[in-house]
Amino acid sequence: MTVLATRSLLDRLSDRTLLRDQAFYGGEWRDAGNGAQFDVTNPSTGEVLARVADTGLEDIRRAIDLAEAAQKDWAAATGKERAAVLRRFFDLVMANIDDLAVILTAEMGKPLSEARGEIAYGASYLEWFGEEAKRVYGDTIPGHQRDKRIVVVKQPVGVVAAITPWNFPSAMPCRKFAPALAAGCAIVFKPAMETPLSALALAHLGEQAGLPKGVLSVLPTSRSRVFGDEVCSNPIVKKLTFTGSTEVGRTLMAQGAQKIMKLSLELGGNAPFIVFDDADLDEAVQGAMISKFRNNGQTCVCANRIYAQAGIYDAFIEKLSAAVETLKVGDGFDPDTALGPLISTRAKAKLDDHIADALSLGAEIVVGGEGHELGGTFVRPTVLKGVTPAMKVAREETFAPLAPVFRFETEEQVVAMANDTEFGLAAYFYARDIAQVWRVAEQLEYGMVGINTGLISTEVAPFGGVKQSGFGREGSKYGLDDFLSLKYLCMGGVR
Ligand SMILES: NC(=O)c1ccc[n+]([C@@H]2O[C@H](COP(=O)([O-])OP(=O)(O)OC[C@H]3O[C@@H](n4cnc5c(N)ncnc54)[C@H](O)[C@@H]3O)[C@@H](O)[C@H]2O)c1
Ligand SMILES: O=C[C@H](O)CS(=O)(=O)O
Repeated sequence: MTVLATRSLLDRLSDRTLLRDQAFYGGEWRDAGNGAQFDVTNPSTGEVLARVADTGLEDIRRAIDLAEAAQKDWAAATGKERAAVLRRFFDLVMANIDDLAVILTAEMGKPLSEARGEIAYGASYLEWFGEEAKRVYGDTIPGHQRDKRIVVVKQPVGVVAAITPWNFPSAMPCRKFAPALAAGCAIVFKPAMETPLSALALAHLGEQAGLPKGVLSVLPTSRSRVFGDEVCSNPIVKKLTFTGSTEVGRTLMAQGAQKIMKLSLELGGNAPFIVFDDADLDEAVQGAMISKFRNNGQTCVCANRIYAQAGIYDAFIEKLSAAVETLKVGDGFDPDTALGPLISTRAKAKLDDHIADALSLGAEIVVGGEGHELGGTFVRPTVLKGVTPAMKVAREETFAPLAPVFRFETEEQVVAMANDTEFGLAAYFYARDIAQVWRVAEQLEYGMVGINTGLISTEVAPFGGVKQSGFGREGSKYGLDDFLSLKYLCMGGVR
């Protein structure tokens, strides 16, 4: 198989077989049924990296049928057998981390060092659920009558569909592949059309790891609605796990309601980041930098609103701005780059709109502002002061390197402001009074709370939100539950 890809990408790879341009389903690499393809472009340079199979309804239905056939035998394997395959999958991803990072940076734009970090983070879910696969425990329950014996068993839900966004092209797929495969499900997966190459490379390594044919399918497509419509209506698909915007999650939830489909939704965020007067300011600035500017502000758990208490407001803004000014914007392959390009002109337009709106309502730019001399979708990391709840940055997920800093006076006031959103994914605060730490942590209406840290994502903890940030949890000992069904066995006549 020869992949038509740009020299700039091919020349950076040690193992070019990782670069795949066909869909993967039924254990085979296939062109789209109608031969269609779509371009994958480098957001930093605009160059076309590769043309990949643009799968349609025929491919999706075939993949689902083949997944159903494969899933039964995969479920019949022991947890230990599945664990061994996932361990090999993990080992292969880590052994190919350099090439996988090159592919990721090329198609998404994040700096190479950050791409390596993402590859390792995604692989950690393969490692984790390779271990959890051996621990799908049930229960025995004392009978309610003398002749009754009660057992509870857990069984895989069956064929699972999965959809992920462009911002973590490797970690998000791994975060869904791993628990589904560990539980004994088969998974039919659609990557974001902006970044399919990383997922296709993972499929190649999963095949090498020994995943049985049909258990994992990766279907790139420019027609995401066709995929969504099919998986929400096809009775073979028993569950959909979706990561993306709240708007799309809401659409899919409504579509799946027709067949009462099991769902996991990892949706949008609007994270508050609160700094109290007694916080260690240097620690708080360090936390704000990682929370706000990781992935160029394009993560669902990025600080979206920063609240600094009146006593430290000016000092915090001064320290934060000094740190922001050290961030270099540029191509992800430049080793000095801290912030790559935004993924699209649409993303840049939203950032510019949020800055313009804030300025029109009285905010001031401390550092940064609209545009960047590199042009394209490169933008300047920006800090705003004098921000108020009337501004769009208070209500909408910016998803870019914009740090709006609100001033607050009291704990009651800032908790109320922090909770004043329909989102509930992640929140952060820096404080040292232990009573205040407990009060604030218990009052924040979020699925995850970082306390004196700006980086909370790990495979060992339950990742997920409340309110309109979705439901279900990924990672941790809870992560398998979303791919299992409980079955209660009641045995009578035992005399
Ligand atoms: N909670 C989390 O874990 C998490 C992680 C990453 C990103 N996100 C969220 O994702 C959003 C950014 O990603 P995005 O802009 O790609 O989101 P998006 O919702 O536009 O797209 C996400 C995925 O859904 C697909 N999609 C879009 N419309 C669809 C439809 N009608 N049917 C089926 N699939 C459809 C897209 O092709 C993509 O693969 C942000 O809101 C961010 O907060 C959440
Ligand atoms: O966009 C949010 C993802 O979940 C990435 S991470 O888990 O926060 O690294």
